[in-house]
Amino acid sequence: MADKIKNAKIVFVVGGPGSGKGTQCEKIVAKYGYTHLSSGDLLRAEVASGSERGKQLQAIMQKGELVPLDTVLDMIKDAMIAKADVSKGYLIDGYPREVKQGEEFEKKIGAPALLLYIDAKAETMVQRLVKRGETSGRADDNEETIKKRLDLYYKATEPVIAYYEKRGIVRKINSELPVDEVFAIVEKAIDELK
Ligand SMILES: Nc1ncnc2c1ncn2[C@@H]1O[C@H](COP(=O)(O)OP(=O)(O)O)[C@@H](O)[C@H]1O
Ligand SMILES: Nc1ncnc2c1ncn2[C@H]1C[C@H](O)[C@@H](COP(=O)(O)OP(=O)(O)O)O1
Ligand SMILES: [Mg+2]
Repeated sequence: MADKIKNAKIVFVVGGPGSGKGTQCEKIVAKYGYTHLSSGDLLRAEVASGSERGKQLQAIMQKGELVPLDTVLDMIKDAMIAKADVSKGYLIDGYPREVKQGEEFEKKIGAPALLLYIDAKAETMVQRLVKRGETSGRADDNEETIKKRLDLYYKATEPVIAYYEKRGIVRKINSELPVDEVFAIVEKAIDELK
């Protein structure tokens, strides 16, 4: 089954919480027809299902911690296989969050062609998340959890960027700019892939 996605174009979208990953992915989907898979969205769907596993995940996410690697990787893999016949490429948003996640993904699924590094200052990310928290209903968009998510980002996820930089597939995107200007930079990176 996993053979079906072996040759698919895979783009990792990495950046801190509130950096604008989801916002840019939406625009990529609209222009390029890629399949957008957000690990956070997949996990929140499991939580919303009310399952026993969802309850355990919710407790972890509320604390701003990472859920077990196998759980999130299985979810992504299943979602990729489900779209294999129609997908022009995959945006993997919010994964890998640590180097080990990247290694396991490549073992079980395949190698990324590009890593979009959505970069914003900590201060900007906090401001955006506090604002998003006014309407998102997300249990983790509160000041206490935001701080933990940021700390974990710098500790666990930033090394992911260095890891893929060595392979020359990282494109750093300045996400401090207005959404459409950020997207103009994103477009260039995606167009290079063709
Ligand atoms: N370039 C930008 N300028 C201003 N606000 C932005 C920008 N990109 C995203 N936002 C806002 O910041 C918040 C977080 O964006 P989101 O795409 O959900 O980030 P992430 O998926 O990385 O957590 C959202 O409320 C979004 O509207
Ligand atoms: N790849 C992954 N590994 C482990 N936990 C993950 C994960 N992706 C998401 N999660 C869990 C922990 C995160 O704090 C939470 C929310 O993730 P998210 O929606 O990707 O956040 P954001 O878009 O604000 O960066 O879900
Ligand atoms: Mg997001």
